Amino acid sequence: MADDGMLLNFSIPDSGILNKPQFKGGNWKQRQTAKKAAAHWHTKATERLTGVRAPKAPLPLSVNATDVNRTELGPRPERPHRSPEYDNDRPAKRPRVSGDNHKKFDDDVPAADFRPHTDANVVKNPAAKQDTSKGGKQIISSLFSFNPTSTTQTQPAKPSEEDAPVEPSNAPLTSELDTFTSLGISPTLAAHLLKKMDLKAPTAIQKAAVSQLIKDDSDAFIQAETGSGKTLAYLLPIVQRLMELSANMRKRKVDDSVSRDSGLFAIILAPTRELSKQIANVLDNLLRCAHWLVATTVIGGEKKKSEKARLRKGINILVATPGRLADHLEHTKALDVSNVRWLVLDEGDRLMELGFEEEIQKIVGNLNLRMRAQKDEASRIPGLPAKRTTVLCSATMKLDVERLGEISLKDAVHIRSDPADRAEGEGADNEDQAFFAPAQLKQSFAVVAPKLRLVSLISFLKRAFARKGSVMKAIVFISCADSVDFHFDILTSNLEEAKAATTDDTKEGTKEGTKEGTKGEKGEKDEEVDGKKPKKKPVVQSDPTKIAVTHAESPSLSPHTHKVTTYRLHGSLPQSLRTSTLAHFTKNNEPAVLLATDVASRGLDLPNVDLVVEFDPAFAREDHLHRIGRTARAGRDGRACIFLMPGCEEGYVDILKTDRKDGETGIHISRQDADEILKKGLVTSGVMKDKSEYMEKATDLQLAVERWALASPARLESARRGYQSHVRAYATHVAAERGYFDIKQLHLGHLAKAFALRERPSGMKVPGLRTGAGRESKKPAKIRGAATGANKSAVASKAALEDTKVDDTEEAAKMRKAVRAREKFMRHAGMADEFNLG
Ligand SMILES: Nc1ncnc2c1ncn2[C@@H]1O[C@H](COP(=O)(O)OP(=O)(O)OP(=O)(O)O)[C@@H](O)[C@H]1O
Repeated sequence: MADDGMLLNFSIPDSGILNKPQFKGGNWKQRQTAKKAAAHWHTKATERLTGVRAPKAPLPLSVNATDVNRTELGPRPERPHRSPEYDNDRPAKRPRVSGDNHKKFDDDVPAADFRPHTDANVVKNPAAKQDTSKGGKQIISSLFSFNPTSTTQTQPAKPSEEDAPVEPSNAPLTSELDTFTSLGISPTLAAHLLKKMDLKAPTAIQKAAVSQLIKDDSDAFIQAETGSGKTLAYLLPIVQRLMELSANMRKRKVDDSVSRDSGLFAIILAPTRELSKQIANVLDNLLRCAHWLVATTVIGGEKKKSEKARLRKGINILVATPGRLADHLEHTKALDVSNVRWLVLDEGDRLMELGFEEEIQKIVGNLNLRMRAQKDEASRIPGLPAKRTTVLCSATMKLDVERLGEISLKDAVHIRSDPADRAEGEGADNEDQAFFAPAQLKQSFAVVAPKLRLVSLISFLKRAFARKGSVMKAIVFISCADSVDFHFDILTSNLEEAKAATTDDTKEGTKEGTKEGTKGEKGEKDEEVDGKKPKKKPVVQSDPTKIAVTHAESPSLSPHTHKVTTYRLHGSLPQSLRTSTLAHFTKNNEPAVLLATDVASRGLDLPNVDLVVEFDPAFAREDHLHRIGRTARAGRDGRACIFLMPGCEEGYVDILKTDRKDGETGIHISRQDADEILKKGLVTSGVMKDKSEYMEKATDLQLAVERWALASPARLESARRGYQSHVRAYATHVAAERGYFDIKQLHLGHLAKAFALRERPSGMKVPGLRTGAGRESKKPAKIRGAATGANKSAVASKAALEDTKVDDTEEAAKMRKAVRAREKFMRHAGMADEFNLG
């Protein structure tokens, strides 16, 4: 105060201490340096004396309004001050962005002209700032500048296309003539279906499959769209025939009836443990009307000892994952397969993709051997078919399945729904028909630039859950486990706190401890769902593979009126957690979102799923169909949206449109843009104060996320893992679709921002990444050795790409080979987990 008063009595002389000094002598560079230093001190001195800050250097032309509004955006690193005089001499130069190397970042340059990108581009971005306050260099770039532009035009949908009511294609049949009894199902079983399972009439595929499999022992291929009731299509005939067998035995007084000791008659194989459990549940419900028949499961991740004990007690129908069944066939003597007359391979194509071919061959060989041995014995159960029926079942059957078919099928009948039973406009009736999604499913795609991905996802979900009842449950598909973990952490954190908080590490650290404690309690509840008490408190999130918390409230998605819970599911979680998480999600009657890898894409029948978001596109089009098929099941409505990046990814929409050969037009997939998603999700009042309001809100959100990540090393590590695994997973798109998902077109620097990272991708080190040991050493020595000086970052980026390519070829080769390759592949630890096999 005293100083201030004194200062008021001074007048600043027109000449004297603050006058510009003259610089003579030396060369031009030395004069320029001296001038610059003097100008700096001159400005500082003026500021100190007047208390008024000198105006900053003019902003580059490309920096937009969001960048100017820094006061609202929180602290930003100091940038070197340049005096107006100095700027007059040498006007602020707009950093070079439109040279050949940087075309992608000019908004008006078509994406087709883009070259491969490296993080180096980000540094040259004029809107990018470098912050060295946290030790390493940080890059804080603007969300809305230098994003690649879309290559396609937004065409407003015709109202008729969007709103026209569409007849569901997978609903139960409505004709009075189509009843379960008319297909050959006994009145007892039909009554059970109606009264206990609320199933009044069969679906089209059930009509076709049940009538065929009840009367005939031929092998069969069942193909029908997702959610059309394929599980019952193969289970009903098996149960019906076993009930008949039992009744015949009673009639002939051979024995009382079929019991658990009579032998194993049917085996159902499924690719994932979750699907096996689900099939077993449907079977249990069905068998309530035939209590003498007993079913059980043998699946990976469960205790073999208790499975053996169950098998010893006697079983009539077995649901299994191939690996575990092959194991039991080898080591469990009590497992007698000589009476097996039905073998079902559910999701046959997936079984092949996962490389179970050799296990399946082993199982089939074992069954054949035992059957042949039995033919010599006169001990065959009277009435039991002499031949075994093998059934393959999938919504998407391709070459792989046919190869699988060669192993186990003979003269198989191709069962599809009768064209007369199909909804109008449903796929053409020819053999090479494309696979299709349920007709009533409303599909859209969102064109979102890499930097905007995270804020767009949050906005999209915020909007979806804004009104209670509009979306009850949603599933978000993400490419790999590490990325699921990262997004789960973000969605279940209080970002408002991060927004308000300073970046003081210690303070944030304390808050973190409290929050994780709360989450830990929720984790305990998770365990209790499974009927087990947790042994100890869940571990703090330092290693995502050990996280016991799989669901928590999502503050950033919950409106004032209700809570939204976020769940996570992937193959790296212990089996008990996977089971309890799905059970909890299924039972939850409140709005909820499940973040999942493809472990949830096949066959899972989760109730009330209204929305599927493919945040990362599937690795193959068939997987896309299975993912979106988690909604719009059995005639119900559903919505699906796939996120695509501007540029080559946009072309993928044309592929998706051909899913269904629906005349010449194909299916309608509406388009949304990031701006629209952000406006709808973030400007909740509905009226924008000014055009850039949504940009400010999105920037606030992004900065909150970045601060949240910076606040603890564990979070940063999780972000880096998520990012790196994401890039590696990106390289595993099937070869036919790699033109749309081209790793070389992926902007690594921009993508890092969507993982809340402020560092260069090339400099990231992630200890314990789930990617298999020795990955780093795969880098060619030449590249490692050459990384010096200015070309270091470019070389490192190239090395990262090379690294990804190594994964890519390895992945592709391993996926194609059978068991030996798969085992090797699994041994690459994280890879199995990362891509969630089994
Ligand atoms: N006849 C029926 N009437 C009404 N609902 C049915 C009928 N049959 C099956 N469903 C219901 O339809 C849903 C989907 O069944 P299911 O899981 O067997 O489909 P799917 O064809 O195997 O799907 P996916 O290809 O995704 O595995 C389930 O909720 C099931 O209860």
